[in-house]
Amino acid sequence: MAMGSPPAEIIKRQANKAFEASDFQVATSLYSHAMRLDAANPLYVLNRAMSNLKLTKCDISRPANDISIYLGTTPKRSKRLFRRARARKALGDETGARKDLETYVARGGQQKVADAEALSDPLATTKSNATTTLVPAADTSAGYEVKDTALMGKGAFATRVFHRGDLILTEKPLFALPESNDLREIIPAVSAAVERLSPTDLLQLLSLHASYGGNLFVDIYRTNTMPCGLCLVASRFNHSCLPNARYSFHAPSKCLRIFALTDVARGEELCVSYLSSRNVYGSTRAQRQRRFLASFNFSCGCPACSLTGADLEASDARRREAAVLWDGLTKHDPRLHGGRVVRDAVRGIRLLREEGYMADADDFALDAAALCALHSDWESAKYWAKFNYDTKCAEFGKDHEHAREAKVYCDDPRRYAQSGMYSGQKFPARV
Ligand SMILES: C[S@@+](CC[C@H](N)C(=O)[O-])C[C@H]1O[C@@H](n2cnc3c(N)ncnc32)[C@H](O)[C@@H]1O
Repeated sequence: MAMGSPPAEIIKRQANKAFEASDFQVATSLYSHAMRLDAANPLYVLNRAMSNLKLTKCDISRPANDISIYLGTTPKRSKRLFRRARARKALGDETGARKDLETYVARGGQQKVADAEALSDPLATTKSNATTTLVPAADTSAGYEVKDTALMGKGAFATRVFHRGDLILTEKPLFALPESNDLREIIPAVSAAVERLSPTDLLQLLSLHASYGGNLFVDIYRTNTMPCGLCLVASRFNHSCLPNARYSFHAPSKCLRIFALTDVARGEELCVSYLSSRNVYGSTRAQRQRRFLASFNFSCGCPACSLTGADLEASDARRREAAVLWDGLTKHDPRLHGGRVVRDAVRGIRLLREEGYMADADDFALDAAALCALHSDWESAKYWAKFNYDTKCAEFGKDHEHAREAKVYCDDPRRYAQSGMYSGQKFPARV
């Protein structure tokens, strides 16, 4: 498969689109990005100059600066001479422009094209209402704002109080691609997706964090994409091994959603977990750090990973034990050691709570519910099925398929596979 155009060229094409749509602010910024990627290409400078000129009709200093960079280059090709003539004309240098047009014709350019250019008005296509908002202003009514953190670049911060189960954000991914580790597939796929964006979306995408190096678009994509695709706002949420928020994909709306896992104070940073369940709650700091470096190319600086001394030992011990308990749930003989399964589920959930980790208690509750149903202890089965349902509602939303499925068992625990197989034992342990 072809590797596609270099990022700077794709950005330039998008900038041209913005220019043609009289979106000069976006066009100017995109040309700047193209210049940053390929400083040797005089066309980007010239195009930015033209765009700046449209943008700042009265203030010639910005375009003049770009054009002087461009004029410093010696155009060999007639097309470039033609562009330089246009730039000189826009700056009021009629004599220089005329000379360039003459040379352009002498090198094979068409006389009638040169004549038309000589007569044209360089600002003729400017629309009086050509304005654009570059990046949306922080929408504090949304309940969060994106701003700088002390150590992790930008992050999302609560601008109001949230309670567990509150919806924080709903966002449609800009695009999603099939999973692949093969750059020969990823580069053209990401490049094609970027070409399809609007210039404004591309500009926002270019403002996202990039952690890996190499092809810029692939870098941005890898740093920010989630299992459901790339989201401009959700990708500002940093990771924590003690997350206070959780993201999930809501298939009917095709949107990513973020729910509060805990009560969150105004001003607190909203963090999700980039790793799933046991890879976070069941892993020591050293194990998590190894995963982060391998998968995400950063060292986690979250509060749990910043613990030291006895606090760190206690946190690691809780997570180690939670992992052992979770592994054990399916290993105990459910007929003979049902009580053990339920007690271990209780212990696992308490460990997570002691740790301050408020996700994934349903990993444990579900096994306890099925075990109680197996033994026809319907009261306990109902308790655990409801625990599972409440957890799913808070973490994914009531209308999520996980919650809807959990509700079926909550309403009737007899629907668990193999329910009612044994009877006579009760499992009174509760969280
Ligand atoms: C998806 S972005 C999150 C938003 C990002 N901070 C920004 O400025 O746009 C992921 C990047 O944020 C930083 N980051 C996120 N969580 C972090 C954490 N727990 N510790 C250190 N850096 C983190 C890393 O640089 C990571 O590559």
